[in-house]
Amino acid sequence: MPLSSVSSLVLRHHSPRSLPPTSNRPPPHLGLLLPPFARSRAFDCQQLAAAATDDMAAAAAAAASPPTLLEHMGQAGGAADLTVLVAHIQSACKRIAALVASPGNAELSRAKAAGGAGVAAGRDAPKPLDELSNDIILSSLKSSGKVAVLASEENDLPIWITDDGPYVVVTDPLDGSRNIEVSIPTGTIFGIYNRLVELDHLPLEERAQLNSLQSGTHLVAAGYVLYSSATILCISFGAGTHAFTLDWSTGEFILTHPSLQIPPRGQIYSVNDARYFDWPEGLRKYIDTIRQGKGQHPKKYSARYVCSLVADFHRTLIYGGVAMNPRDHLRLVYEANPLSFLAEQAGGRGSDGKNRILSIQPVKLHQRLPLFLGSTEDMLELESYGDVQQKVNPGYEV
Ligand SMILES: O=P(O)(O)OC[C@H]1O[C@](O)(COP(=O)(O)O)[C@@H](O)[C@@H]1O
Repeated sequence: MPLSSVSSLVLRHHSPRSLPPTSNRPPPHLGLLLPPFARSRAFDCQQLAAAATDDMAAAAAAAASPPTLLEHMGQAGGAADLTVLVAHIQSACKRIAALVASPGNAELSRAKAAGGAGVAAGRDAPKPLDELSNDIILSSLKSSGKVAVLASEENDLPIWITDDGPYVVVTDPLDGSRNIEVSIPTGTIFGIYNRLVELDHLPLEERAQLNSLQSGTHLVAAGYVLYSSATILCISFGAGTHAFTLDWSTGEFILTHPSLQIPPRGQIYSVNDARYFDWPEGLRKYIDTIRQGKGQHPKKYSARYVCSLVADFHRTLIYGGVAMNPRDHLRLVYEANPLSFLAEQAGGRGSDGKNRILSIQPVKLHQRLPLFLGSTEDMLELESYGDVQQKVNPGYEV
């Protein structure tokens, strides 16, 4: 079938959002015209059509298109089990992306979750969207068949899924959910460890806890998904940090930021500075100094604070600088470890103001700590002020 007939057939059944101009590119990839999740079929069609019309340019363009997340894992020789697991995580996150963008969720975000009344000490009361996102991830991990245990910020205890699952997943299913009502970006954070087979003889509850309390140095992979103007999945398997952008017309995460490197120094600091008067002297001095351009970098820094960890971290990864929450608020297992792993794999640092995050042995599942992430030179300068952890934590209303 000639290429023109394939295109018009597809167009008749699916009218895509308007595509960006393609003046200096070959005709749009046929995959962009097909319904979600059908990119591989589009790829086959394009190959057939190109062969039929002997259109070598189209075939070359198809071969040169950036890989999807799963293609990237295949090219990198990723373990088959891990690829299956990541495929399930990405499909859960596509559902969460649709959920946070759906009408009616502003109202949902104001409501209290059904199970919210009885949350254990140290955990915040979840919102319905937190619980829905948690359910989506749990059911996806169950159906992957690859996960022994899931530890989620939304559950008091880890959930044992299957005895022979090779992996342990830790997650904050929907970080920043307090922002949903005003459509500010949110995110999912996850970390993947190997199941510790040497603990298989222990009682289930103990086994689940100990598997979930592995130190960040043992992460096999970690990532986040940012739900913003673009939906971006950023992941590291321990060999660089790579980000993939969701192409809504095909349902595929496409490699858009290979081998991300945090600039060694940025010019942005990110913190809730309404807390200035609760900060220790060292942190106040550091921020005062860089604001005035009197630090090691002779430029005045700018402030940016979304108050949504994934968004603040994503910006820091790309522009550099430091993103911090100096009080005991963010969680070591679900947030600090995965994001520090990504930061280090991109050439940056993650610390609690004194110690490397990945080297801290978690002792409690919902353990909180101060978190500083960012460019190596900025982080070293910050840490040189010594006294940067906020000990006063009165509990803020907003
Ligand atoms: O109130 P603070 O100290 O500015 O904390 C804001 C931080 O809390 C978070 O909302 C996470 O807290 P929750 O997990 O309780 O939602 C982050 O997204 C954000 O970076």
